[in-house]
Amino acid sequence: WVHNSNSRIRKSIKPLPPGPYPLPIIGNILQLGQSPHKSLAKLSKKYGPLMYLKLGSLDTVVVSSPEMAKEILQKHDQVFSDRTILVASQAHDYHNFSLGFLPVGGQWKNLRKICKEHMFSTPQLDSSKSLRQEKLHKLRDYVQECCHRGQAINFAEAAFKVTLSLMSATLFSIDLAPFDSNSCHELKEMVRSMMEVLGTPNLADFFPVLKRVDPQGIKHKSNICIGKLLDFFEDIINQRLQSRDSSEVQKDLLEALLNISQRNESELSSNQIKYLLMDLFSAGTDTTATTVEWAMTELLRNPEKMSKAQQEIRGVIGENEQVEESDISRLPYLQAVVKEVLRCHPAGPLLVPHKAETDVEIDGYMIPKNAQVLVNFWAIGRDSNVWFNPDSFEPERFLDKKIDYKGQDFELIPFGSGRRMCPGYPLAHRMLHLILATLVHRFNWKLEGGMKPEEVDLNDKFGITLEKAVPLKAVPTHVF
Ligand code: HEM
Repeated sequence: WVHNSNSRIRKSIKPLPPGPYPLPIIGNILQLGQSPHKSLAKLSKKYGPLMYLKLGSLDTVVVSSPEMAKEILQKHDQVFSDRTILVASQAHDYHNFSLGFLPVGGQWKNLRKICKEHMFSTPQLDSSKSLRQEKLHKLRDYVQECCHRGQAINFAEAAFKVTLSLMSATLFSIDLAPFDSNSCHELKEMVRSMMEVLGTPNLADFFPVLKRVDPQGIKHKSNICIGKLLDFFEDIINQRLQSRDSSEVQKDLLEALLNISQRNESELSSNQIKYLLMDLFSAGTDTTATTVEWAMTELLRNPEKMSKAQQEIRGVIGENEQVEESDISRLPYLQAVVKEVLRCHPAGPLLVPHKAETDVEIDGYMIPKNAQVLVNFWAIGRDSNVWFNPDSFEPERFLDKKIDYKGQDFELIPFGSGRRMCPGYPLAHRMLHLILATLVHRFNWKLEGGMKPEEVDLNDKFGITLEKAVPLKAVPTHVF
């Protein structure tokens, strides 16, 4: 069927993808509900894997199958590589500098190239691994101390601290989150509010006339938190510039960026460095920390899977050694756990919105120019046509399959695919395995307050990252 509003009558005779009938003015906004990933998954069961919705005046296409995701992210990659610019992302001109929001052009390509060469290549990551190893020792010591004291660990907090610490060590050799201090609290709040403002559906994005009114105050909040984060990174850059001549040269990302900038300011200005650090930091911390918390949640809900993971690590690493990055390839069960967690609880359930650059025909339907395209990976991960028993946590499903999350297997794309795929996934891969291995290698865990495994809450809270609604807490007990 074809709607009769003007935007729906297009030059082409191809129809728009099927979708729920829109109400006047607001369109389908009310159908998003509190958990858009779930509401959209349900709607796509009725309307199909390519579905059209009208959110206020914003054309939106939702993709919910591996085949359609491949069409959009691989076959027609070029048409769908830009981003829908949200009102929240315009604060402090963020969208004009951000790797995550820039259109695919010279500036974006240059930033991606710099990240690949100076941060996420295997040699670069290998050269900074001792910095991360040191932070993991601190995590182990912290858990050990909680173990002596019989104190429960709040995984949302601990995972955030250790991720922050690993990220700051890799990016600029500073420990922003020592375990014995609360100094990271403010930074955590800044990153979390940034994720919140970018992840909350904003009426001003659906109705451009509301941009000035800012009905939910999102523009105002994003101005504050992006401003604070930019100031924070400016301070870090200035401190480095001051200490650069006097102290030992650090071999981290910041140093590499400053060197590029010194050689050629037009390739990378100090303003761009500030935005890049902020982008990497905010894109990498909450996503990784949330995934760690979900992994521990599933392992504590499924004691036999926890025990399998522990046995593998204890068998391969032994009692006295510390797990290292080079051990990951020898831990197939742990790898399967990470894949299964990313399938069931993807940190970015709808990836990051893409935008159609032109009118384009997909599977016999017309995707209109400027439509926002959401790839509902959460729906793909929970689809019984794609996965056997999709609601059950079974890392074993990956043991005899060659499926990976490197963007080639469209049934498992927690990091996206194609040119806009997450550039940080090689670092995320290392951090996730190492943090989890450190948490379960030497410790057993008891849920706080005598809670039974099956009572652990699995509800999530929608945002740009999918957090756990109720924080997970458990007490470590010693093994060796
Ligand atoms: C579990 C951890 C992580 C998950 C699940 C994740 C997931 C994603 C997803 C789904 C996207 C959007 C892909 C698309 O548009 O199709 C993305 C983009 C991005 N990620 Fe990650 N990510 C993680 C960790 C990281 C880390 C550690 C970093 C950096 C240190 C990072 C930096 C970025 C950046 C800069 C982008 C924007 C890229 C662009 O638009 O060109 N991410 N990530």
